[in-house]
Amino acid sequence: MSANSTYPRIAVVDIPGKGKGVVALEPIPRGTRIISEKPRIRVPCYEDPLRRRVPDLGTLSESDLAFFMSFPCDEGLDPVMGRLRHVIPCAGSDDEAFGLFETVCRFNHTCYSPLDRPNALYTWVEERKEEIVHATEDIAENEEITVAYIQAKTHTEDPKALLVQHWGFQCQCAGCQRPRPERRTSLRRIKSYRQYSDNLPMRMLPFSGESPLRLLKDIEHNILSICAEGYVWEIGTCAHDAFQLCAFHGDGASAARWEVMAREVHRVIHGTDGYQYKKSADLVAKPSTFREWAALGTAKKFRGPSDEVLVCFKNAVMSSNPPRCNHRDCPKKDLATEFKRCKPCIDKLGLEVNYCSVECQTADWKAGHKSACGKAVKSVVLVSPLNV
Ligand SMILES: C[S@@+](CC[C@H](N)C(=O)[O-])C[C@H]1O[C@@H](n2cnc3c(N)ncnc32)[C@H](O)[C@@H]1O
Repeated sequence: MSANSTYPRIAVVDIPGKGKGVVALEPIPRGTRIISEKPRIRVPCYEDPLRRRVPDLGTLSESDLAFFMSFPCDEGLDPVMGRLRHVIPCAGSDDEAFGLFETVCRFNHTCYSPLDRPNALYTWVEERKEEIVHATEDIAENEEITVAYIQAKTHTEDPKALLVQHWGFQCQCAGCQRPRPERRTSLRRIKSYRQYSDNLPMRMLPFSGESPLRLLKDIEHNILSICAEGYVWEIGTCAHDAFQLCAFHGDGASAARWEVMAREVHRVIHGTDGYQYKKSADLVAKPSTFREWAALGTAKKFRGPSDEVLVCFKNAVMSSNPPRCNHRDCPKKDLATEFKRCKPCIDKLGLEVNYCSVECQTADWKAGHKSACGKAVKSVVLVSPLNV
């Protein structure tokens, strides 16, 4: 099933232990738009989400009512409020509104963690009044497509309890099954990211007394942490923070290198037709068009992302998972299951460059890997879309 034939084929099916869920009926590469959908029922609400207005069920058509009632409702819950837990925010221009979507509301949840993460991400597109869902991983045929109900910004001390409280289920994802000390490490990283993003606007101000180089170091540290936790959207926001810092000081070369990362995140999660990607691409091409360009003078020279950040970024946002053969014309394409890694790339760069056969490795070597193999990430960047 697909709302539009240009999108990959997906289906809403029964998923054991989760009610319904969405699966891919064909392989879906990372970055692909999976669906773009308008809400079938809109539920306006006021500032306080707990004071949600309940849709007037009397005004719903018979088929919309049947659609509403098809969502699961835990025993003991009010039949309307119990189903309203499945709505998704659609920040409209009028009252902030929630929507019940035919397909988008059927995506189940996976937590972000170093062990597992959702393979898709949804975003509300105000101009089209639609929710879009993009693959943030390569998704295999028949694989379930999941999103995260909790983002780094909405993360709590006890995300498992939040899922029980708000969505009524015990999360069984690999991240939630980890021993407590590992979960605490994740919590520490996420808290530190939240603290960083809350304080950044103040720290950027000229009279904050902050050293901009120290700030840049903190941004790098945060990118590494959130990459380790599997987040995608947040990497783009941090990279754009670094862009702003460099641009405030009129360092266009460093600014552009950071913004390339933000642009690539937008490419994956919003697509190249989204305003986010276009805006980012314009800033990469001409950082001086930033509205506060050189507002803090032009004395400072910064630096672009370190090799460590680029490797983590590439693994988190651009490399394929599950692994694929690195040879572009691999005859097995998505079918290969066993791989050997290129040793210099993994040893020197921590980069997984996989080959399904000696033949593919040799062909890829001749096709250009020779010049990038095990070298500083810059050479990898040169052959990837990260190139400015
Ligand atoms: C937005 S709906 C997703 C579609 C839903 N499974 C259905 O049957 O319509 C959210 C509900 O799905 C179920 N769910 C989502 N993710 C789950 C998970 N990882 N494990 C178990 N149940 C899950 C919970 O009942 C949750 O309240």
